Amino acid sequence: MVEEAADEQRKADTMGLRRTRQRAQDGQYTADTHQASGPSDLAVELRGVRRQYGRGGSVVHALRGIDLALPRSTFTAVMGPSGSGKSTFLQCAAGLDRPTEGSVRLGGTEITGMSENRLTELRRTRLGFVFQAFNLLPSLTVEQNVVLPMRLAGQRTGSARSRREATEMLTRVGLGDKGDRRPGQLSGGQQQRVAVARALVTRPDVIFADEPTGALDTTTAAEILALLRNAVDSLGATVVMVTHDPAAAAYADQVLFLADGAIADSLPRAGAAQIAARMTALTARTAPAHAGAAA
Ligand SMILES: Nc1ncnc2c1ncn2[C@@H]1O[C@H](COP(=O)(O)OP(=O)(O)OP(=O)(O)O)[C@@H](O)[C@H]1O
Repeated sequence: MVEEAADEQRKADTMGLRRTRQRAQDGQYTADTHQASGPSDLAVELRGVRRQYGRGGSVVHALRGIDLALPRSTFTAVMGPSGSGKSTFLQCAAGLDRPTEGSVRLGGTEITGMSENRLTELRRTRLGFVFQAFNLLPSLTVEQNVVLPMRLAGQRTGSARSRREATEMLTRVGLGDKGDRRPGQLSGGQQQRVAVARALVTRPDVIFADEPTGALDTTTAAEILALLRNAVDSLGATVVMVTHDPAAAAYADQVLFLADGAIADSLPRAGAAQIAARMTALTARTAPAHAGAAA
């Protein structure tokens, strides 16, 4: 049962990160990496990360050399035009894909070259994921969904401690009284709250969020973003979030803008209008020449 759930969860996580994001974004970004006082302060560190697909004439350079150091307890948004490398970045940073070159460290642990088994264990115990499609297991109750990462990490599901921590996280996201429900009995916003509680419950080194508000209305989206912001501010969580929505990125401490597989720009904490303006400028700079000619 645990292994089945583990397999199902792993598939769901991988699918979530490989989801087809709406290819309708425009924008431009600024990027500015925080300075940390030492390696142990870093939750995420990428050095010279390149990822190419294919070979020879048909090679695609999805990431062209990403250098990044994100301190713990920070909230980073990643934006960029369609095809700029956001999904590839998230997959490489979260250990779901292997860079062609370069190194990735998570919570001070070098994951480059790690075996699949160790990577899986690291993802279960030290990373949290929040996806656009929630990715909850429909056959489990809300509480069981939240407990699952602890169970997969080896803790006994029924243990009083696991249940207490799950209840604490559900209360934190405003669903303390919904532990016995099934995901299908909750609204989309409530399901995403469960996903946030599940991502937080193991107190991971990093939470990777991929368009976490893409399926939600504006008000519900704001509530989810406030939860993520609060997790950073009050629990010391580290969040890396891919989004196409400048209003979502405005919750972050910094916005990194990808273009053509590289960090083209960054912006320290900014309002949605300023972020949208950067995206627009970036898109104008990187748009194919024929797009302008056709306009
Ligand atoms: N499996 C693959 N094989 C070949 N090329 C790929 C593969 N995955 C991604 N690419 C290419 O790598 C580049 C970056 O893709 P990626 O999906 O990371 O961009 P993205 O910014 O997430 O795009 P979107 O916002 O449209 O989802 C694109 O040119 C894409 O076509």
